Amino acid sequence: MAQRVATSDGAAKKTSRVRVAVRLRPYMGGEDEKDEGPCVRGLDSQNLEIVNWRNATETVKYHFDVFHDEKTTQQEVFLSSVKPILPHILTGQNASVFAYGPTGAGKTHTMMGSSDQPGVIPRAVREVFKLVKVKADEEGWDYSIGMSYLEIYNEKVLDLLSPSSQDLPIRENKDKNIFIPGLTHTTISCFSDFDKQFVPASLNRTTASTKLNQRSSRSHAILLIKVVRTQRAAPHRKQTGKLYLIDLAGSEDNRRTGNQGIRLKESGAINLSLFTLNKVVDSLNSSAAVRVPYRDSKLTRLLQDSLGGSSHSVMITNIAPEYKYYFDTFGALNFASKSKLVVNKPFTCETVAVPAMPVKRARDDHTAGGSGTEPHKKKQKDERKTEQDCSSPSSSFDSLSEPSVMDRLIALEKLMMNCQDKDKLSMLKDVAQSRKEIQELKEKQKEFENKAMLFRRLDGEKSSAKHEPSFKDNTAPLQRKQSAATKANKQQAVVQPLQVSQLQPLQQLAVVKKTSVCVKKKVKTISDQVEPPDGKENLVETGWEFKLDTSVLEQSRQKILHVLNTGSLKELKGLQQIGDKKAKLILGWREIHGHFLKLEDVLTIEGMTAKRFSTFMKANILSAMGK
Ligand SMILES: Nc1ncnc2c1ncn2[C@@H]1O[C@H](COP(=O)(O)OP(=O)(O)OP(=O)(O)O)[C@@H](O)[C@H]1O
Repeated sequence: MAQRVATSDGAAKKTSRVRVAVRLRPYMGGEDEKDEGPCVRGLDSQNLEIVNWRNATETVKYHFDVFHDEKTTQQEVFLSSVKPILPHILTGQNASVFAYGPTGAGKTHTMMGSSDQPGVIPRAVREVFKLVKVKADEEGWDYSIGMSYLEIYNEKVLDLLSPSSQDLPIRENKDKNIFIPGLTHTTISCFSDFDKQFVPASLNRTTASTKLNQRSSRSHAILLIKVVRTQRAAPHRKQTGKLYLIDLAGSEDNRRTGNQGIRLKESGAINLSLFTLNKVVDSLNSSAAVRVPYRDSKLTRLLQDSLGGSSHSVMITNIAPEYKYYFDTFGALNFASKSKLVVNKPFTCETVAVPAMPVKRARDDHTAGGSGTEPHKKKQKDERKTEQDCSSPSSSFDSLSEPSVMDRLIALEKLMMNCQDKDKLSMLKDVAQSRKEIQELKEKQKEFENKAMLFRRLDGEKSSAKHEPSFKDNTAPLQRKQSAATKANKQQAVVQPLQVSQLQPLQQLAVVKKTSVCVKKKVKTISDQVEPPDGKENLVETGWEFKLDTSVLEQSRQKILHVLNTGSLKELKGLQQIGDKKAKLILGWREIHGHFLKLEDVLTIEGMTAKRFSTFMKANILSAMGK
């Protein structure tokens, strides 16, 4: 049960303004350019000025949280602008650092750096490991750290840790958290673990040479570091903090970049998303209640948390001092100025897992005499289970008699007997929440039962329609394969799992009897399973005439369930009847609800009707057995 709880200092509605730092890169006038000197300069650690384009004898002054001049080192930028927000992610809050600015102004240098001058990203990750080590030593929490890495290229979300992946969808869960189903998330146990993943993945990022930057980033890159900490003792609180480290692509004036063709298209996508970012900031600053156009670009949708959301955010605006960048610099400074007015509302993302049978466990622990590791592992396992129970609608099948929820209520009430008044209030809230959950589970259960009934009815109609055994010998499917294959049509692809090399195990294991007479019928019905013509459900059903060995059937069901629960996007798409859209929906479902407890849970996925489910099952059982 994830819930918003008060921020770490106890102020439930504490706000946090976006901190804005500006970093000026060193002057790098090329040999072929006339040396006009810089158009911008720093005044002190917070102020700078830029020549006024309307009147060159005047300057325009700006004030920011921090100004980093051209001599500022990578270490100084990290210490003053980034390090202070990192501890938040160890207490279940989110933090974001993003580098903004024109192309060639030093964003990638600031975020990535080089091996001799590492930037914000490697320094921040190192620091997170350091903080975790200190905390884990002194407190009763277990920590785990994971990473994801993506780029937004031409309005497509691409997984940099799995470069062959396609455009990934962006979703929002019921707690308003943005997430990306199918995005790789890898656990990392130390900095070198991170480095091993990050360095090659960064090379997957799209870069190209433009007139203004030899190695210009053509995409927005977003690195996510997720820290999950779990309390060892009851009530086993679990907090999830996320750190977003974002290297934006630079705004580009295509009269000067010399972009054409594909570079121009990339540039269009970059400028459009940055323009939307501008609109988002304008809307957030507007006193009128206007719609914030987060959904107008992938970038703003993903940054929703960082701007006007729940994050502690730092924006590092990179600017270049040369005159040729004048208008870009001017625009970036104005954007930075208004961004510092944006206010976020960070909160702690926390899950509380109440042990199902605390009294029994206390005795178990005691009798086991275990000091630390074993009981602790057990608690973690229980906690995962409890979370599944309350988050997954499918778990309502398991709670038909509601023992787990009732146990939780009893446990809570027992705990309340022994606790202080102030704790009682929050316990009471938990009880109320649990009662609400029971109600919701009951409603869901009813829904599922209706679906299951419909499904059973369809199955019943189908089986009563058949009397004769399907096959009478073991060779027919091979013959079928030969004869059906010669009549090339799209049905062949459908029956592929039953082709020569795969049929043998199916025949041996699953088919009891078959007749050559039935073979033709079978070819028709199996192919019909994939694309049943409207109103011909009977045809679909008549294909399901195998007499299967129950243990083989069960094995196949388990195989399918395993893929549904652990399969990557690609593996899910490898299932029969699952295309790109369905595979993403499955990943999304898993992200929200956890595991499929039984295959019938698939019925709760959007667009999965009883008929489709029936077809899905048959095609995959045949396929699984064939393999
Ligand atoms: N503070 C700095 N000190 C030294 N060199 C810098 C600094 N900032 C940037 N540079 C250099 O300037 C060049 C352009 O920087 P970088 O590639 O980081 O720009 P960018 O803003 O990421 O550009 P784009 O948006 O096109 O990717 C690089 O050669 C980089 O090494």
